[in-house]
Amino acid sequence: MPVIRTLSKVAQQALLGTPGCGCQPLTVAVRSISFSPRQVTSDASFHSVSFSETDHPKVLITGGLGQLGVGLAKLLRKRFGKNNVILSDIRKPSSNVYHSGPFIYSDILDYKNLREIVVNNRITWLVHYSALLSAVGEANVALARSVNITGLHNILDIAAEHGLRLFVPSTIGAFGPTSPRNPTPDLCVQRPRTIYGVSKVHAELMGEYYHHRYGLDFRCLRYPGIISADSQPGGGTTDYAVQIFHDAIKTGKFECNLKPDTRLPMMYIDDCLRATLEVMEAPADTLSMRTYNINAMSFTPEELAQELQKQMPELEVTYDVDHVRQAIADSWPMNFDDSNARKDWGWKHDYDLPELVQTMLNYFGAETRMARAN
Ligand SMILES: NC(=O)C1=CN([C@@H]2O[C@H](COP(=O)(O)OP(=O)(O)OC[C@H]3O[C@@H](n4cnc5c(N)ncnc54)[C@H](O)[C@@H]3O)[C@@H](O)[C@H]2O)C=CC1
Ligand SMILES: CC(=O)[C@H](N)C(=O)O
Repeated sequence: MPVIRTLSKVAQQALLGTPGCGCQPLTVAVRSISFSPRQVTSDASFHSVSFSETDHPKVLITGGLGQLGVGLAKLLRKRFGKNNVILSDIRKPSSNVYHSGPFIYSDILDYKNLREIVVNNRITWLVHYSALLSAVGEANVALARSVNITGLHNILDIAAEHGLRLFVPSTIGAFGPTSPRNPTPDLCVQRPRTIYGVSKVHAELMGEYYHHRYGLDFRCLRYPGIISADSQPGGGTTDYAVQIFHDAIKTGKFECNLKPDTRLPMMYIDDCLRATLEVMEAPADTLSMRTYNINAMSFTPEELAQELQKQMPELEVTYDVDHVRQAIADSWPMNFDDSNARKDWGWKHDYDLPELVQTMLNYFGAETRMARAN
């Protein structure tokens, strides 16, 4: 009985247009009636900002000081203007990042603070990057559960209340040992064995539920392991594929924590960030799903080392397997089927393994030359 009373009260409020994001017409079928899933206080005077009100989206990136956020901010600022993209995190930004555009403190576990930021800055797009990744998540399950699950609930509610377009990345880690691994399609068994994977499946399902239930414009890509030159990975299983470049350049040696034949899907950061912008800009009617696999290449540590050795024949690679990371990698996809992303919104990667290695080495070569010149 109390459930029925609550539901009818909420539906009534939605029809009267009192709380909620106001982003949907009120005379629509029950499935797409839009209302806030979390009660809002009567003094909150926000309303959703539709794109007709503004030339560009106003974007907030959470967890923006990790491996991916700064690069994404750079790309989005180029497209939408510097002041239309706000980076946020709980860490202190470097002076470089601080002076490159708006930065704000935001702890995603603080719901009121998040709401204040969204309201005061008239945010229309939210890119939710805060998370604990696979290896650090296993080392601190309670914190990973809190940030990756409780934090996501705050983000979903804020986005639904304010009619935001919401991007949440998922990962190859959202699959597990009982998923088909070669290749892994979009829709199949997902029984991951890490708190990271479990939290990402939860995010995919909750986002899709909010989309169907409240009309939330939820968009999600399952990223492969991402490789970048100018930002450090945050504690994942695929980190070796970044570290090998740093160690190769610095010492000519690399000790890999995965077995030489561990095959995983990978992507260069520029492809990942471009895919994110493309799916956010894709017309809603091109999206037959709300969660897509994206892919570029798959390789093993041995194959990556061999590609590097074509240009650095003196590079020595040894193996000292980390059993936690190896068990995780052995449960993840080896090849990712991203045919739906290619078909629906035209996804196409630019970087294969040889281009990736060349681009990374060019970056480090230029950096070394600059350091020598200074
Ligand atoms: N980098 C990769 O290879 C992949 C990343 N992803 C996803 O992309 C997103 C971004 O990844 P990365 O930048 O690599 O992660 P990262 O681990 O480098 O950065 C995550 C950021 O979240 C912040 N954070 C932690 N707790 C927070 C809190 N309570 N409030 C606000 N921020 C908090 C951290 O300070 C950190 O700067 C994550 O959701 C990750 O799961 C998915 C697949 C692959
Ligand atoms: C693939 C990912 O999600 C991340 N890089 C990790 O290894 O945890």
